[in-house]
Amino acid sequence: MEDSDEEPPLAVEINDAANSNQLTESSELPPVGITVITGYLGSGKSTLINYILKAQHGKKIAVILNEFGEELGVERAMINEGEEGNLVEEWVELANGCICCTVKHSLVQALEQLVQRKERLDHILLETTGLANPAPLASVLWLDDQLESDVRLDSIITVVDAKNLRYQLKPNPDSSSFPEAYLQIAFADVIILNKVDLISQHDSGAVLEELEKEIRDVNSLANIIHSVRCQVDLSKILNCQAYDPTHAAHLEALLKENKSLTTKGLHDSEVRTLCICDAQQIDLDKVRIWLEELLWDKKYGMDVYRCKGILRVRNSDELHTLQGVREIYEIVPSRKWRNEEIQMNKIVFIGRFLNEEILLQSLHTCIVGTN
Ligand SMILES: Nc1nc2c(ncn2[C@@H]2O[C@H](COP(=O)(O)OP(=O)(O)OP(=O)(O)O)[C@@H](O)[C@H]2O)c(=O)[nH]1
Repeated sequence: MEDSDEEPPLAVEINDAANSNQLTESSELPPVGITVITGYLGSGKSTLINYILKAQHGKKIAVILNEFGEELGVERAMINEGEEGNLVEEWVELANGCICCTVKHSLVQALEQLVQRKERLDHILLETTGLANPAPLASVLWLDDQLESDVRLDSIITVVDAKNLRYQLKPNPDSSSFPEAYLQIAFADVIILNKVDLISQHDSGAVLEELEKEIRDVNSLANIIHSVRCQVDLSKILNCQAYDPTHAAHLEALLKENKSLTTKGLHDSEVRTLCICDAQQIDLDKVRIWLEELLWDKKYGMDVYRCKGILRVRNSDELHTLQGVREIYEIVPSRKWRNEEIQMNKIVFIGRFLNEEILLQSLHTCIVGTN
């Protein structure tokens, strides 16, 4: 894609395992993981970053603090110097503009520059201050042709303020805009429910349960972690490999674990999670057509932010995984079905205007033998 492009990137379909394997085969070292950190104003993003930088994990971690949309053309990158814990500042140059066009190229370049430093980094954190919607960033970092080998999206972490979440999810009566907190929750792989110390002690259990339910109604797939001052177990937030198709065990576990997938009480226009299941074999070509109609053409008027699933594909003894972020999706054979397993299709959608009946009916057009 050219620098001057003003249009959002075209939807790209990547449908074979070979493509994703190229990333690691072409370079000797595995790509450096990037964690995108989002969250409402004051939720605790900087607190999390400071905690990660100062913790004694012995890893060399770079942080890019990015004020998307700001006039400034340079951004501060802070890098900790491993065990000594000193922080070093570097500047990476980023063009001004919208992430889906001009910034995209320079962000990719900045990341590659960082990764090519003499001393190898173990991880990169990207704080998206000022960016309400992490989706375009996810698309750039996840399956982008420019980002050939050196970095890969590890996960999106959303920090949520337990005390104020309720207010942040309420529509603003003076504005027709959609509360951005919804989008940040919808696109998260991990949600840190921070500031739990500010919930009154005597009913904190019930309040936290209710908050978790509200989060799960929007996004049933994310892992929710409670915290005070973002002091979390780093093994739960770094190296999650949330977008790695070969990391299917993670996806399968998520699918199994989902308890509250029927959010029937919610209004269609609200962001929610919905799951459809069907045991019949499906035709992969038809599934691609179905998904493209759904995600690209918006044939059924649904606004799908994310989809994840496992598929039972015709003429294959392998479980296939599906991942989608907005218009981009990937279907990859993951592993052989086990003898004791019930083979089935199970797809989770997160988005607005989702209709379970239409999703299920339209999925039926992909079943082997239907026209
Ligand atoms: N009581 C309490 N305060 C917290 C906790 N976590 C963070 N804070 C405080 O909340 C305030 C905001 O935290 P930050 O980490 O700056 O939040 P942020 O999301 O980076 O803020 P912006 O960059 O303004 O969006 C700071 O004063 C923190 O010290 C917590 O768990 N409990």
